[in-house]
Amino acid sequence: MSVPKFFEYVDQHQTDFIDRLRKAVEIPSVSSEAARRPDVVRMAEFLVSELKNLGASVETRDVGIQKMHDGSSLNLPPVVLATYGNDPSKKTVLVYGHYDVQPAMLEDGWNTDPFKLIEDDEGRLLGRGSTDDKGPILGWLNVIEAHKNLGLDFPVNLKMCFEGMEESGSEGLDDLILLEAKKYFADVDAVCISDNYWLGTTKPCLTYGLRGVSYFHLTIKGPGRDLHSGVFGGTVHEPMTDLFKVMSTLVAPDGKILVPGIYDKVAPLTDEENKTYDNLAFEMNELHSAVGSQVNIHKTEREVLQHRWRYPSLSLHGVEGAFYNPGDKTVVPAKVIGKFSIRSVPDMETEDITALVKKHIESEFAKLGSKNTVHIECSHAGKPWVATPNHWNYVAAAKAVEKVFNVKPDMTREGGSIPVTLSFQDALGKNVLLLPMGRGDDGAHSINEKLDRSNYIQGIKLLGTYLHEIAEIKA
Ligand SMILES: C[C@H](N)C(=O)N[C@@H](Cc1c[nH]cn1)C(=O)O
Ligand SMILES: [Zn+2]
Ligand SMILES: [Zn+2]
Repeated sequence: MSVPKFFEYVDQHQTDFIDRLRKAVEIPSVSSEAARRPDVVRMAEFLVSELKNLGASVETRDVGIQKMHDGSSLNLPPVVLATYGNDPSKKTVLVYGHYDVQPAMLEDGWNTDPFKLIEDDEGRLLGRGSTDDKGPILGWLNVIEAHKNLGLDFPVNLKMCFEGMEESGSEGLDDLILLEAKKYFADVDAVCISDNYWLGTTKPCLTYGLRGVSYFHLTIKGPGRDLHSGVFGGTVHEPMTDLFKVMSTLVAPDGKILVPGIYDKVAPLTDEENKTYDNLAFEMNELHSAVGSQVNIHKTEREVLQHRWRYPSLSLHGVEGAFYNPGDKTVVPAKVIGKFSIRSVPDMETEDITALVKKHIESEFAKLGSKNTVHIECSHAGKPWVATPNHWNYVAAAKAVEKVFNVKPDMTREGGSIPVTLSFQDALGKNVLLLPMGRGDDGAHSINEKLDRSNYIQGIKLLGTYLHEIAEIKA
């Protein structure tokens, strides 16, 4: 097999691959900010141009319009569909990734400009999107480049689906998947997604489960305009006071969700499932270093992982309309929107979650006796996903991990959400594998997001070797 030449090429072209990542990180493709939408589109154009230069057949799909909360609308960024190779004697692998990123500002506490890729002394490639998910999607392009420039036969037909709205609920993508299930995606044999992380910092893993996510906007309004707290304080119902009171009834400081009925459908932990938590390469100190302090709720690694993977959680994210600048503004905000989300697990249903949250919020608000108004809506929801990891897709990936890292991978689940995973599994009826590139301390969604140079370079080898291992499988 041609793998040694491929490995050599990857090692020798590290600088080119990092330059490709540098160009991508410099495009601030933040899907949640309307003002950044042209940058998200620019990022799609960048991928299209790179893919075309590599010889892939590329098309972009318009997936419609996004209705914004202020009533305006915005074009959704295109989904980039690309194909490399079309040999009926080979397997066809679909890879998915996202080219949008979470917001990032220097003022959030970044040590460097989040939209400039900086390599520090320890070989960390810092920049928004480095690990989530620009490094991994460029990994696939780098695999193509290596094979093309070496004149190596590509082991599979590769189909690529890259979207620009994953961090904002993947709007428009499910419809496209359903539409193309029997057309563009018809000949797909297996799906691979590289968009999550190793458990810790040293051992690679294959991932077979994700939590779902239901994101909520809780709006409380009353006064016709923002008010002077000296003139009106104590004389009007203040939306922020109501909001804090209601939001404080959602979750306890020990992480327990307080919405009645929310745990009713959570699948009980069986002995068999409990055993899957034995011997995983994860230690409390890795959690402490990823968190940046020792504020863990649970004492044991097992409890930490179970609360990350197989129990639901509720997080409070922020308040739109609240005063948050430095200084002492004495305003009474007229309208505030509290944002929170619930990470869901088998066998919770998204419709039940929304109904329970609505009922709870309305009942808690009624207790306040406030003349303000309340409105609660679920802005996006995705279901949890768990696969059985004994399919040849996982076997090929496990062999690839052993070839690149000389170790058997851990089999993990993930606390984050990639709702499209389940959409691909259901619409195509094919096995889906999550094959992470980055480490558990990469700081995705946080400040100083990074991808270690070695994870990027070894990750490229891993993705390429996985495709070669697929070609070897007789199934
Ligand atoms: C795991 C993946 N890389 C990721 O970060 N997913 C996001 C998806 C999401 C859902 N709503 C907003 N973003 C996540 O888990 O938060
Ligand atoms: Zn993300
Ligand atoms: Zn991601």
